[in-house]
Amino acid sequence: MRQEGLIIAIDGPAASGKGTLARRLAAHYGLNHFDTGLSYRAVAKALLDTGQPLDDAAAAEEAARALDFRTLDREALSAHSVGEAASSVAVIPGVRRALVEKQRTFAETPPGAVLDGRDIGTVVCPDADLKLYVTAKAEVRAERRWQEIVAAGGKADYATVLADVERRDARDMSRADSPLKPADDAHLLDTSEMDIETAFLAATRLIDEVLAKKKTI
Ligand SMILES: Nc1ncnc2c1ncn2[C@@H]1O[C@H](COP(=O)(O)OP(=O)(O)O)[C@@H](O)[C@H]1O
Ligand SMILES: Nc1ccn([C@@H]2O[C@H](COP(=O)(O)OP(=O)(O)O)[C@@H](O)[C@H]2O)c(=O)n1
Repeated sequence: MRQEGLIIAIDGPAASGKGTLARRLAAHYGLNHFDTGLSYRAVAKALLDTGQPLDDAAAAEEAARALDFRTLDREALSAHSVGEAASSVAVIPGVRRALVEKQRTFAETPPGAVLDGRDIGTVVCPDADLKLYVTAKAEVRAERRWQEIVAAGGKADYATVLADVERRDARDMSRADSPLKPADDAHLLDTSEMDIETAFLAATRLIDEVLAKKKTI
């Protein structure tokens, strides 16, 4: 069911399920998908790997400019600690400018795209055809992240994961540049009591309405 030119923006806090939803929607509608969190994670990892501090704005901006989105390796960037580090470099305006420019280019590339992150509906693609703000209670999100870590063979303590998730949300929501918040025209999707399939069906209902309207214009 290819939908040329469609742009879907998905934002939300850590482990809300936005990436899972974005991937499924992209496959369903024949669109490209980009998890913008990976680009912030890659900048953080570049600094960590070279022993540079995460608040070195010049080094972080240089890493962001040098980043080639085609080489992002989800597996290598998936560590919980890299997510934490990513939210530190994400407060640096020069990093955001460099990454947002590349993200917009990705969004505008045919056949259209689903992007997920923290500022897609508010900053990266303010004219997106549909904006979703995916959320869930912090306890539910921490449980999902904890399960993910354990399933991958890692060790984690639920209380620590919950504290990390809450601290990261607070940092993402309070930063001066592009804070995490729902766009005024975003549809809220609380997945606290929804499984992946139910969340997917709720999103497709909204997108199909947009597509039906497009056809009648
Ligand atoms: N609606 C849902 N119900 C239960 N588990 C979910 C749901 N959505 C996602 N998950 C699981 O929660 C974890 C985090 O999901 P993910 O899509 O990576 O979140 P985000 O991209 O928001 O950080 C994954 O293990 C995923 O399989
Ligand atoms: N569009 C985006 C995407 C991520 N980020 C930052 O990058 C961090 C990691 O994002 P992520 O999407 O990989 O994190 P998870 O939700 O998967 O845990 C976030 O906590 C944000 O600080 C951002 O600022 N803007």
